Amino acid sequence: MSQFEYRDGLLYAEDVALTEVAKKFGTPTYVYSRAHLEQQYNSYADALDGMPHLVCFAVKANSNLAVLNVLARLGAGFDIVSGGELERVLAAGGQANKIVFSGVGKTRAEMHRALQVGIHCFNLESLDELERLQEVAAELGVQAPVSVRVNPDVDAGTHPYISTGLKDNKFGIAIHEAEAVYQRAAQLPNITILGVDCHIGSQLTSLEPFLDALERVLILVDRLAELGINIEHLDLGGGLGVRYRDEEPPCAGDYIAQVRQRLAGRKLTLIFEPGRYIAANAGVLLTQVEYLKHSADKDFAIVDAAMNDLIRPALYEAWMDIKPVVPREGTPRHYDVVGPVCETGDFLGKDRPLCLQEGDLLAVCSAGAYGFVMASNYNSRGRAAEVMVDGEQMQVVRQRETIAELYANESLLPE
Ligand SMILES: Cc1ncc(COP(=O)(O)O)c(C=O)c1O
Ligand SMILES: N[C@@H](CCCC[NH3+])C(=O)O
Repeated sequence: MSQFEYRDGLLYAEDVALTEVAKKFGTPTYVYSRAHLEQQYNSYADALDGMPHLVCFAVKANSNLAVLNVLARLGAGFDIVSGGELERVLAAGGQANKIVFSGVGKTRAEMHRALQVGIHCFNLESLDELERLQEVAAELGVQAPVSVRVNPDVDAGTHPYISTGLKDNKFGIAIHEAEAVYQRAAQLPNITILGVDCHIGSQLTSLEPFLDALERVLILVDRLAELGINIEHLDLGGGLGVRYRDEEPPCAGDYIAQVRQRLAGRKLTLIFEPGRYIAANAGVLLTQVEYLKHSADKDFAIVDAAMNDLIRPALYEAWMDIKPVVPREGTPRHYDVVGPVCETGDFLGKDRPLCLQEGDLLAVCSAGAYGFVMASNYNSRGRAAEVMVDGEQMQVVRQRETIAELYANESLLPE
C-alpha cells in the first residue's frame, strides 16, 4: 500500500499534504513515510515468524539516523559496509549484536571497532580479509564471528551495474573456492565460523535467481557438514525489487515462503539484508519548477533538484515516476525534467507528459532508497533537507546543508 496518494487534488505523504512540507521546509526535500518503512520491514519479519531470523536493513540504501531508528525500534538488525555506517547504526540506537558487516575493503581500523562493539558477523569477501581479521582479533584477544560471502555465479537479470553475483563481479568468493576458505577459517584460533552468505544483485523482479542461488549455497552447506564444519546461519542478502514503473516483483512473503519450503528439516537461522524493498517507496524527492523552457523540438522543465540530489536516472538511466503535487487541467506537454547542474546527463526524467507552470511542485517517486545517500555537492550545491512524516506529524530529520557548511573544512594557503 502506498503512503503517497492524492486526496482532493493534492498529493499527500500519509496525512500531510506535500504542499505543506514545501511551505515549511522548502525544496528540494526528501520526504519519508514512517508507516511505509514499518510496513515493509514487518512484511519480512512477519514472514519469518516462528523461526530464528534477523532482518538486517542494508544501511547503504538510506542511512538517515531517523530512518535507522524507526527500524531499530522494530527490532531490526543492520547490514553495514563501512565504519561510518557502523557508527550511524549505534548512534541511531541499533544493537551491535544484530549487525552484519559486508564489503570487499574492510580496513584494520574498521575490523577493530566492529570487534570492540561486538557485531554479529563479518561477511568475508576474500581469503586475505580472513587472514587480516584473524590478526586483528588476536591483537584484541577476542573471537571474530564470520560467514563467507560466496558468489554462486547466477545471473540476477538486473542492470549490469547492480548485479553482484556473477563470477566476473568483484564481490564474494567463487562458490567452488569457498570450501578451502572455510577449511582455512576452521584452523584459525580467533575465528568462529557462523554462516554462509550470498547477495546476487539488486532490484530483482523474479524469484528464480534467488532460488537458484539458494540451491547452490545449500550444496555447499552440506559439503561443509561432511568436512565437520557446521553452519548456523544462512544470510541470503538483499536484492528484492520494488515497483518503480510497471514491474511486478514478488513480495517478501512469497519469497520467504519459497525459501522456508526449501529449508524444511534444516536447523538454520535465516538472515536477510533488504535495502531497497524497505526504503525505496518510503520516500519521494520534492522539487519545484524554476523555469519552463520551450524550443521547436523540446520542452524542458528545469527544477531545483538535480543529479547531485538524485543520481539514479543519470547513472543507471533509472526510470522514476514524477508526479505533480497539485495536478493541473489542460493538455500536457512532453517534458524532460532536468536540474540546474552543468551536465547533459543531469535529468530526473525524460519525455514526461505533464501540465506545468513555473513554481509548481513535483514529487520524484520511489526515492527513499539510494537517493539522499548517493547525493553529492557537485556544482557547490548543498544537499537537500530530509523530512519524516508520521501520520499528521512532520519533522525535519536532516537540515538542508548551508553554503557555509560546503567549504567549512577548506582552507587558504598562507600569504
Ligand atoms: C551485500 C549487500 N547486501 C544487501 C544489499 C542491499 O540490496 P537491496 O537494496 O537491493 O536490497 C546490497 C546492495 O546491493 C549488498 O551489496
Ligand atoms: N545504487 C543502486 C543499488 C546498488 C546496490 C548496492 N549493492 C541503485 O540505486 O539502484
